[in-house]
Amino acid sequence: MKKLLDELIEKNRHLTKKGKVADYIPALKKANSKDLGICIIDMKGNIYTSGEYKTKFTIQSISKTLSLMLAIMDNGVEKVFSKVGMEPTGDAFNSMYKLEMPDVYKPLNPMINAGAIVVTSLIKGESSEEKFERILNFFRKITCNNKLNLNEEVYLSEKETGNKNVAMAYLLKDMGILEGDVEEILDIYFKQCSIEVDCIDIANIGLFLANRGKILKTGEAITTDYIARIVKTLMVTCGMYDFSGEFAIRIGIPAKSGVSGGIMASVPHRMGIGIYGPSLDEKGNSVAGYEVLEDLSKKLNLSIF
Ligand SMILES: NC(=O)CC[C@H](N)C(=O)O
Repeated sequence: MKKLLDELIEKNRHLTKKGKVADYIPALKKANSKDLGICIIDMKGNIYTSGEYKTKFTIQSISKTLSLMLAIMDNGVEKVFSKVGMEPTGDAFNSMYKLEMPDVYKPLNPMINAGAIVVTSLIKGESSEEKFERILNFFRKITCNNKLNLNEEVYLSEKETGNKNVAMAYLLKDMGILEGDVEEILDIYFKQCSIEVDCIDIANIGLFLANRGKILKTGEAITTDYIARIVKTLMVTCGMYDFSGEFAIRIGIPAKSGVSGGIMASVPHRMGIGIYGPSLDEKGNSVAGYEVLEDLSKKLNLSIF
């Protein structure tokens, strides 16, 4: 396996030149566009790595999978999905377009920013500090990494420049979907996106989902099989933004990407995969990371379809 990963990283590294590092959050510009790394953890707990798998990056949209689990555990499936839908949008992750359409009275799914902001607003806690603490502890548990922490620079950078998310959140408040203090909710959302991880951490998230909501090492059930299934299903239909349909055909693995270049993938009953490559295509997915995953899926026959 190690040899295969080394080969795939070398084969696809030149593709990093094709894309561009995200710059709408200024602190993300600092990433090295040539980086490409991978980690796979199988159901026996074997860890295989290659390339820049140790490089730290912020979790960004991959966090939407974990916050959704926590919000459902706090409120139940019914309450959460009364405020956010289950349907793909076919629009960009930060689009507000459909929120203004007739008959649309809630964000279409939890993997777009509008939906994720609503999900974060549902996470329980006495204060905003406690809410974020709960999120951070939940992420630490699932990644099996107690050292996970906030990247303060990225958080402040997004807080300063995240005007579109601010606009979206106020619109959601006006629609009666978002309850509570908008600025406080956004602050928690920006922090949640700025938790720093590496490929091993996100492979552990994929493994946790592949293992149906249980920590592989300890057997501890953190969430239910049903909730893990909801998340994996939304990853298939909406996880790669408006590229999810083609992704499902070409790769066929539940996956979630983030603008800092991470892709977290979960092959049910088989493995968790974490990929990092900050050079992005026009949809906001890791350009070389995507190709690595496609090659891997073909070589190991990973498509679930
Ligand atoms: N696609 C992403 O990773 C987006 C997350 C980012 N924090 C944002 O809200 O814009």
